[in-house]
Amino acid sequence: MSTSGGILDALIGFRHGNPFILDGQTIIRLAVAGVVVPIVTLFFWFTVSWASSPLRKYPGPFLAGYTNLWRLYQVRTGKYHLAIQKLHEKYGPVVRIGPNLLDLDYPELSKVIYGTDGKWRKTEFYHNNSALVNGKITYHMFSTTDQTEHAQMKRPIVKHFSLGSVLALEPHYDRVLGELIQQLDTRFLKASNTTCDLGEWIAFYAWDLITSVTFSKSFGYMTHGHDFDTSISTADKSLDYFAAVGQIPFLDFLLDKNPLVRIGPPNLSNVANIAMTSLVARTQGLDNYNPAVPDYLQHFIDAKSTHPDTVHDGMVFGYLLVNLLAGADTTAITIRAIFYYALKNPTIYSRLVNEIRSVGIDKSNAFPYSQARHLPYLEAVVREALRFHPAVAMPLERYVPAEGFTLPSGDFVPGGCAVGINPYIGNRTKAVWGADAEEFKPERWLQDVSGGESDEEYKKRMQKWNACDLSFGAGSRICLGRNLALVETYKVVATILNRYEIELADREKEWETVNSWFWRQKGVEVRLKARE
Ligand code: HEM
Repeated sequence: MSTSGGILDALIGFRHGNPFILDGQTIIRLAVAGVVVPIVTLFFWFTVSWASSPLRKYPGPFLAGYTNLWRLYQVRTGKYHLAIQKLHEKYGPVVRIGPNLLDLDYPELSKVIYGTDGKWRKTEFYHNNSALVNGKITYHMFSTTDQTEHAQMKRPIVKHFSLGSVLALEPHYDRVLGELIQQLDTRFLKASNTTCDLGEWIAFYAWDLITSVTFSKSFGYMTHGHDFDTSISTADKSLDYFAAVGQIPFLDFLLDKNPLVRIGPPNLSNVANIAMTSLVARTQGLDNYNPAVPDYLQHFIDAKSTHPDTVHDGMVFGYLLVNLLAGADTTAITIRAIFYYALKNPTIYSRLVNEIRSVGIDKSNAFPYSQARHLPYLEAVVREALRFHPAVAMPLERYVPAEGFTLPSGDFVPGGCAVGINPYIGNRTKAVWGADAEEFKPERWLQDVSGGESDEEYKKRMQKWNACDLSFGAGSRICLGRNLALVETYKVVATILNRYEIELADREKEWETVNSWFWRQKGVEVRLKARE
């Protein structure tokens, strides 16, 4: 009897006179048909795609050439960047990490791959960062891969992220910094023996700050002293989903966008609700908005009038969500890295503190950005933290344009293949950053006067490094919020170090990190003392 005959028999069960009872042999046949056949077909399909792929000649783990499951697994370990770094040490600057994806350790190619012409399109990796609205998948500015749609979304609001516009929001920053100081004083100075999880407080500060500049009111994490509405932990889980499912984009249609039953990721409904409630309250004039100090909600609403053809309520909502989800954790990661590495290294810590204290700002006040911005060592520490611990530590995937591309090695990559530079990998390339690239060393960002570096040489080195540093991405899809983040970072580091003496509760203890697109950290436990 043929297999198909067996299946038919099994389905209608006539051999037993009972349509619902299957014998052992039939079950085996069903298993063969239902499990083995698809596996063999998939294996055959993978082998044909592997053998015919134009990327076949590039080195990498054998399994990665077959299936994206390899990189999905690496992402789930939380140590993805380390696995890829090892592969580059073994194979050189080009490693095949997926059937159609090359990871490149050529930071000098940033200007080409991440150009301003938008010819290198984002891949579908980004697509699951989207929502179903009235049954239609809608993307926002970060996740759209369509460059025309992206330009339409960006044009109406980009000017509000310039440094000048961000500085108009400084009163919001100062208010949130005032609350941070007050909470740290009350909770950790007065109760003198209590250690402070500074890493956690930086997250509370960053979330309260982004909600303040967006809605003119904090969510209230600092007031509560914990993640009271679980938005922070839910955002982490939703990034775990984004990073993993992005490796095999069609999984999103089985999970989050499943038309029958939605399986994941964790719902961001509390963040979405707050965005929606605030939007409605503002349009009805029910919140306490003070037009003298603008905020992003108002800028986004105004964009509907200035760009009525492109900006609608759904887009305003998308702008708000991106502000919250891209703006808080990234900045917290950077600030945490600054404190951790400075506190681990007494020489860096005292040089930084001395520079900040020398300005003579009253320690009860928030540090003005205009003063903090002109402290060269603070700038060096900020830049080194961004280089050494980039908030995004996975490849920024792009499609090679139709005409293809020749790598510095002379190898050709045809159009339609995907490539990416991972900021973690590119920011530690010894050929660019020097033999000590694996050290946290802020001095590298200063002019090496004692080593005889001339003004001209220093300028050239900085130009090269600026072009290679991918911490904020580059080109047409460069981070929109970088000015917002830098003002926040300079101000909080200067304010805190101006006011407190800080030491790690346990100098030997290492923090824990997890890489899930955002490379987040846990555990910067400190003791705080008021400065005399
Ligand atoms: C230190 C803090 C931050 C870091 C390190 C950072 C890093 C990045 C990186 C690497 C990208 C490029 C992603 C890619 O090309 O795949 C990006 C994009 C983006 N970031 Fe940030 N970010 C930070 C803060 C912020 C803030 C505060 C906001 C907004 C409030 C923001 C909003 C965005 C948006 C909207 C994009 C997408 C831009 C586009 O595609 O046009 N980021 N960010």
